[in-house]
Amino acid sequence: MSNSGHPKDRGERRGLMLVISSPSGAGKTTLARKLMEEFSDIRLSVSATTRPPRPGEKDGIDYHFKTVEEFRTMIRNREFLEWALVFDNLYGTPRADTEALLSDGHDVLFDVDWQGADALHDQMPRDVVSVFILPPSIDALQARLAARPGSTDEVVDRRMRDAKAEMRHWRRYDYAIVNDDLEVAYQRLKRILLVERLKRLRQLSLEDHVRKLMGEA
Ligand SMILES: Nc1ncnc2c1ncn2[C@@H]1O[C@H](COP(=O)(O)OP(=O)(O)OP(=O)(O)O)[C@@H](O)[C@H]1O
Ligand SMILES: Nc1nc2c(ncn2[C@@H]2O[C@H](COP(=O)(O)O)[C@@H](O)[C@H]2O)c(=O)[nH]1
Repeated sequence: MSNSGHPKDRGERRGLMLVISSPSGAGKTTLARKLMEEFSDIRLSVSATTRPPRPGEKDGIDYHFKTVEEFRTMIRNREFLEWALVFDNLYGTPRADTEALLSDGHDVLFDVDWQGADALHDQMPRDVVSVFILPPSIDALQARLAARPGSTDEVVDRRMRDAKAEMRHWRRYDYAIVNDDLEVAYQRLKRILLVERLKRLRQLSLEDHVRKLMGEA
């Protein structure tokens, strides 16, 4: 069932930025997709990348696939809110798309590495809610990476080598979830979204209320 969470949500508040990171293969894309299936008003930030598409990935939907030259031009034109080198490829969050979605009241999901999460938090601390997804075990992480379409031993080895470096940053996040049973992990992520929405709505309505109490409205 599609559900916006709060029927009168959009328009009453600026959207929040739900930033999700994990070691590659821990399941953040899977969890993000589930959230968007249930909450039709959430939008995914579509990053630009210089990595080639995986089987089934579509330009403009999964990523904006760019050449290195095109990506470098976008950096020079300050088109990214943040960008980073991850696994030898460049990835960046488009600035204009994000700002338009947030001011329109959409909550926006960001699937970025720890560098992206740090940069987004530094730039927009009031908007960002960050969640780190941990795998249940190293073996499970490896199996998930290996089972992914288009996966090769080389790609799996590289991502496994970098997994520990990514996991070292988990404490910097507002929340952390172990993605063992997908449904349990999903319910936790959903609760985080609902609580953070409530906090922001409450702040807004109390600000109006206090203004009236003070005779300022
Ligand atoms: N709880 C789970 N149990 C078993 N398999 C899972 C679970 N969550 C995700 N998977 C599977 O693990 C694989 C990796 O998941 P996913 O692509 O979502 O990871 P990711 O963290 O987004 O990786 P990347 O950072 O490389 O994009 C997928 O094949 C997905 O179906
Ligand atoms: N800092 C950023 N990291 C990003 C962005 N988009 C994706 N990512 C991260 O890259 C890795 C690899 O992703 P994959 O799709 O090639 O498996 C993963 O950790 C993503 O979270 C971005 O715009 N900025």
